[in-house]
Amino acid sequence: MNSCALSVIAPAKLNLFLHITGRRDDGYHELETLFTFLDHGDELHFQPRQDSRLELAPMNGVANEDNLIFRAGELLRQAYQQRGLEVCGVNIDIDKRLPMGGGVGGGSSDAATTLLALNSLWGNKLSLDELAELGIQLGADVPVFIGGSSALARGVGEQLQAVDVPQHWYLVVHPQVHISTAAVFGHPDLPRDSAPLPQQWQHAEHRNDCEALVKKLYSEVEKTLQWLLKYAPSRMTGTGACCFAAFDSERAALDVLEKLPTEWQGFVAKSLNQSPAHTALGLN
Ligand SMILES: C[C@](O)(CO)[C@H](O)COP(=O)(O)OP(=O)(O)OC[C@H]1O[C@@H](n2ccc(N)nc2=O)[C@H](O)[C@@H]1O
Ligand SMILES: Nc1ncnc2c1ncn2[C@@H]1O[C@H](COP(=O)(O)OP(=O)(O)OP(=O)(O)O)[C@@H](O)[C@H]1O
Repeated sequence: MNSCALSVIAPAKLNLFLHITGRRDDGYHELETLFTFLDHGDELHFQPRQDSRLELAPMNGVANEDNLIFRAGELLRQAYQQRGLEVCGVNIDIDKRLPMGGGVGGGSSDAATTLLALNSLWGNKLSLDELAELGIQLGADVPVFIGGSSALARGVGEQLQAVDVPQHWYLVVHPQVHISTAAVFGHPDLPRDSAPLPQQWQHAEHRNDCEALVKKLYSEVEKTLQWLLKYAPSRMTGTGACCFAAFDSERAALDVLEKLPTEWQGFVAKSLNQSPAHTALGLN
């Protein structure tokens, strides 16, 4: 193993609330959403090469050229080249653990971890703000993973205010349906007129404005939430399909996981106010 090799977690995120306050002319939605990270995620391995190639091990379900990991790597390489900086090639491998299209931000987190890790391997020539500017080209959720702190996000998700949120143990359940973010945001019945948060937003009602529509379109999501709500306060994350329930202890969350109907998948994880990717790369 090369001594410069890196293994870095790409953590899941939860949207503790997600309010839609408007729609821009380009179709993107104005959001107010509270992000936190989980100590559970994909694991990416970066191994420098002798040549200048970026090689990504194949991942089930996504062609390599469409993979956000590969696209993030290419984007960063171009940014380095535009500055006249030479970079080494890298082999990238992934242990994919997060459900795809699950609302826990797996693709965005993979992209952000790739930007952070390659930047580190290539000498940290770009600032976190510059990485976030590259990241927003790949997805609205990438900047929060670059910022690395729990945050209240506005705009389409790129205007970030770091905040500490109370930590819990979460049971995250994936009802095994794949939901397209674009289809939910494009649906005519999606409510888009939530009032902006008050100054004291911590005490405002917390809800996910996509939840009612997604429950109507996907009965498995409705069933999942009904089941979780028997045990703890529960909500959907992002545009679904994952739903999460908050517990005060790992034991309490694991007790409910043990009762999970076999047709669904779930995991228990602790929330983190700092991304484990930042901790691994010494960016905190
Ligand atoms: C719903 C959230 O997960 C909340 O964290 C994100 O806002 C979605 O972030 P993401 O998956 O990185 O989204 P992108 O890949 O940028 O966009 C997917 C699609 O969702 C829609 N989209 C996304 C974000 C946003 N603020 N408004 C939108 O309307 C757009 O139609 C876009 O084509
Ligand atoms: N490395 C990757 N991991 C997961 N999905 C990827 C990746 N690269 C590209 N994709 C594509 O992105 C789509 C959305 O994936 P992702 O798992 O990020 O959804 P999500 O958790 O719903 O995201 P969000 O909460 O940000 O909307 C996938 O269906 C897949 O086609």
